[in-house]
Amino acid sequence: MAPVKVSKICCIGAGYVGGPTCAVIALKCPHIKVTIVDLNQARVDAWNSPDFALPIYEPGLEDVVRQARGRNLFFSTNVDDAIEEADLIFVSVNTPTKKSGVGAGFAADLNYVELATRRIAAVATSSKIVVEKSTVPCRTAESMRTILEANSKPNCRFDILSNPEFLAEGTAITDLFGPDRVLIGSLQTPEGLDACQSLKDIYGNWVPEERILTVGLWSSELSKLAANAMLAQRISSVNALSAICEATGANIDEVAHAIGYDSRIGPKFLKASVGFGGSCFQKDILNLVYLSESLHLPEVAAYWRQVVDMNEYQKRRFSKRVVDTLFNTITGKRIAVLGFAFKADTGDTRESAAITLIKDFQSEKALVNVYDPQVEHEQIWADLQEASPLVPLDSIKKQVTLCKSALEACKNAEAVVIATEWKEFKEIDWEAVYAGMNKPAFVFDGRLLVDAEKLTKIGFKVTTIGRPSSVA
Ligand SMILES: NC(=O)C1=CN([C@@H]2O[C@H](COP(=O)(O)OP(=O)(O)OC[C@H]3O[C@@H](n4cnc5c(N)ncnc54)[C@H](O)[C@@H]3O)[C@@H](O)[C@H]2O)C=CC1
Ligand SMILES: O=C(O)[C@H]1O[C@H](OP(=O)(O)OP(=O)(O)OC[C@H]2O[C@@H](n3ccc(=O)[nH]c3=O)[C@H](O)[C@@H]2O)[C@H](O)[C@@H](O)[C@@H]1O
Repeated sequence: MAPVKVSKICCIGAGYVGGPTCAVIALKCPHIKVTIVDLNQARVDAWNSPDFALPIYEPGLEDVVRQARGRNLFFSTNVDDAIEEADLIFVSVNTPTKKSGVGAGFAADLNYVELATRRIAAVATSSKIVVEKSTVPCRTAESMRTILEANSKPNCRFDILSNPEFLAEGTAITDLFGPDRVLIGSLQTPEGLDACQSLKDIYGNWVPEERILTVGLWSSELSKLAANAMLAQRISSVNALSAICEATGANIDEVAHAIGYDSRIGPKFLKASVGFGGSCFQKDILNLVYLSESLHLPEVAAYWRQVVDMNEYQKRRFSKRVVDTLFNTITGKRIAVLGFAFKADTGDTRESAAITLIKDFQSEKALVNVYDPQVEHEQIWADLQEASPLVPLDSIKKQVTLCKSALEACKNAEAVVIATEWKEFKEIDWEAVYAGMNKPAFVFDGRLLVDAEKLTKIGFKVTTIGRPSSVA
């Protein structure tokens, strides 16, 4: 047998990963027809919208879709047809943390992966390469193979690959154009290695060969969880140090700069913050914790768990600092929260630290103004409702006001809290913000974003993460 030359790809799941990843494959491989399918009609309609009002905000994405859509890139809800005609199928569905049952709160919910796998088995009448793109626990490929083999039709074989995605939101297109590495895991059998070569050939259209790493299936699956755990661990480490800085007079930016100069440590991912968010760090670490516990490795589980605990501590510590600084009460005070997305350059709010902060301010009976340049207001209401399920939305709306600009959000506020590092918050007219606020006017920078000295000169009382309160 020789590696299959792939001419048709199906991607199941048109989300933050499936959409950009397969749009870039279509752009870079004009000879391959790529169909991205999803059960969510509204999402598919948005991908197909005539004015390119795509369901995801991601710099550079629109340009990619404009070039490839209708040429060799298609979005559809017709899952079965796309499966049937494809040689290679990416499974890029969501794998959230389980909310109930065994492993609730820790284990990944693999229901969507299983349903997609069962659909492939039910529909396929020819052999397929099935690629796990979703982040999954170690050995999920084995379960997928069992399901596929138990349900396959005669003369239909399925080769399973693991090809985890490492893109970060906000930089997805640059990450996909020039990835640090592409990882492909396969069984080390002749058929497994052939399937691996087929996928390698696709990436080979634009990724240099030395950046395409091929490993065993289980190593590939575990490497994805490990990479996210180690990235998050760096942030929790620097955030833990930020607490020491606040208590001692050290400056976390200077400390991070100094340690990052060590080439063994490196400068990236050492920015102290109000806490990491996003759909994956917490979910994937909890998944690793669950895996460790299932393998009877409680010390390993406890080690990784601490990364998430430290993140929760960081968020709570920050809200408490706001309350403490505002003379120990924020009841009835107006707080402007700038930023709701979990990081800049994305409209994604999953696990955003802003949600926890606003909830804390609500329980302290503050009035909260919120502004984010990208997040839809409907999304903000949905997130705040989910965070406080027992509070009617009408009551939430009495305490929280959504604003159309940073300036509007800060009007008549006692304090400004920077929750997301949007560039525009660095560049707003801080003199005008100051003029419109009640005095003393406080700024709490949870992102090390603004020039604290400049703001102090304007008259603000500035509190910065990782710096003592008395120092600007
Ligand atoms: N968001 C990110 O930046 C990254 C996410 N990942 C991983 O990629 C996976 C997908 O994540 P996202 O794209 O963020 O999720 P998402 O929730 O944005 O997209 C998943 C999509 O799959 C669809 N879907 C679920 N079951 C389906 C089925 N049976 N048939 C057709 N469509 C189905 C859903 O309707 C949804 O639109 C997750 O495992 C995640 O951990 C990995 C790297 C980065
Ligand atoms: O599996 C995933 O979903 C992805 O998770 C992260 O990507 P993402 O969550 O999109 O964004 P990051 O840039 O990693 O930021 C995550 C969070 O950490 C915060 N962060 C990041 C870096 C830093 O130095 N400090 C810090 O607080 C960000 O503000 C954000 O809230 C990883 O960076 C990707 O490699 C991975 O593919």
